[in-house]
Amino acid sequence: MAVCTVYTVQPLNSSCSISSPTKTHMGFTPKQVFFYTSSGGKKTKSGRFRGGEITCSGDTIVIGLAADSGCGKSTFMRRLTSVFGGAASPPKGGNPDSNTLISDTTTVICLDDYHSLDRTGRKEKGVTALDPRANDFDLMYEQVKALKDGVAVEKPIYNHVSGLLDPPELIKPPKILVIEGLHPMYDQRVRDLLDFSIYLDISNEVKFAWKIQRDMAERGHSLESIKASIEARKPDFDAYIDPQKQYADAVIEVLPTQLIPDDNEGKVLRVKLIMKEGVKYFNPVYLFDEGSTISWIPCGRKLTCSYPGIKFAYGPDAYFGHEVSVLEMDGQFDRLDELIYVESHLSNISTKFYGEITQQMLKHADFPGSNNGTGLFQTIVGLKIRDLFEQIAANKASVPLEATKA
Ligand SMILES: Nc1ncnc2c1ncn2[C@@H]1O[C@H](COP(=O)(O)OP(=O)(O)OP(=O)(O)O)[C@@H](O)[C@H]1O
Ligand SMILES: O=C(CO)[C@H](O)[C@H](O)COP(=O)(O)O
Repeated sequence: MAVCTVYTVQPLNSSCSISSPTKTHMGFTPKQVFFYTSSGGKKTKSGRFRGGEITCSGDTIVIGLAADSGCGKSTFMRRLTSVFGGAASPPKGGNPDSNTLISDTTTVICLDDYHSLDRTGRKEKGVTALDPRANDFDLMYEQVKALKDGVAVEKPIYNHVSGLLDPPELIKPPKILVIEGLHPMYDQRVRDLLDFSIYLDISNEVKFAWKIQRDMAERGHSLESIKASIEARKPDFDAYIDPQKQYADAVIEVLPTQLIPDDNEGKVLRVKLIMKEGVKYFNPVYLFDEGSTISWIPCGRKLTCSYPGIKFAYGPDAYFGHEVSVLEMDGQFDRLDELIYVESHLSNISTKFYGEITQQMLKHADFPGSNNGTGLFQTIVGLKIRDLFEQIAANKASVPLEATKA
């Protein structure tokens, strides 16, 4: 049997349970002591505690956000962290090229940091960053699990400027850990750690329009090089990234509008929020009447709409064999303050006060997608994640109380 040693004392963000009544250790209550057994140089988090088995689990909830590069993950993250308040910034005094964003409640880590091959390595082996062979899923699993269990980790950094793997940075367990990137749901072990998962599903036409807007207008790339880069990624995207959407609890699907016949500009968007039924702590949003099939054109006296207008739809559906509810918005808002009219017809939105969605959207009116369903649904998913976090926290807090009562 392995010898147990007290490795660290961590009074915060951990809850430990002991299989049989036992004494406290050095004045610390069981909740304050982490035990580790040493096996093969790895530390595991269960051991003997003065005659009783002790197991610990952290209070960190883990959210997975999957999407291809340039599909709006950063924008979504900014909306999400804003729902919790406080600004998000990279670890203080750390690597200026860190991909991590830390705020009071959330830590967002980018899964590009688990690239096992750097830019040169990928080139030599002829693999893309989307290929699982270019990523270290064992380390990803170990570190996400450790953070979920309340243990800090030294996470590698993939430097997007140099294309190299930089020395690691310390990540402490936050209240909410978001793992965003290409593969949060690819490896089943990592997937099983997720309390909630989201997939941003951007159709090829829209992805192309956004890429042109960013890489051509803002980064000076040529149209040909953008087309070539999308084409080069496509086989691996189809093989390894896209299939993850079947596991997501919520999918935001972005398509060209149906309001303009044969539109190929990609400016007006049709956006669907696909919400899985039966997910613990998550009640899908609905329009007017839960479970009914609704089509709604809100334009008129209370909502100003210029061409081509706005159309909402809601109803039950099936998605990869799962029962889902789908909320859809096609078109764009002329006046964001009038969004309150739409908000007041939505239910299960997990707001804390009347108009919170409209307030969030107005606060970030300059973010991409603020005038359409992408911004609206990202904001709603942010509020649902806050609600999920609060429910899980309340549930955990009530367990010792129940035990005391018994
Ligand atoms: N909802 C949106 N509406 C219109 N354009 C958008 C939207 N979301 C993102 N974009 C466009 O896509 C670009 C990339 O967005 P963002 O940085 O959020 O994506 P990302 O997935 O984090 O990208 P990367 O992984 O490459 O850093 C933006 O600069 C913008 O041009
Ligand atoms: O798909 C990506 C995720 O964002 C990047 O292409 C991947 O991380 C490689 O990065 P870079 O192009 O900076 O070497």
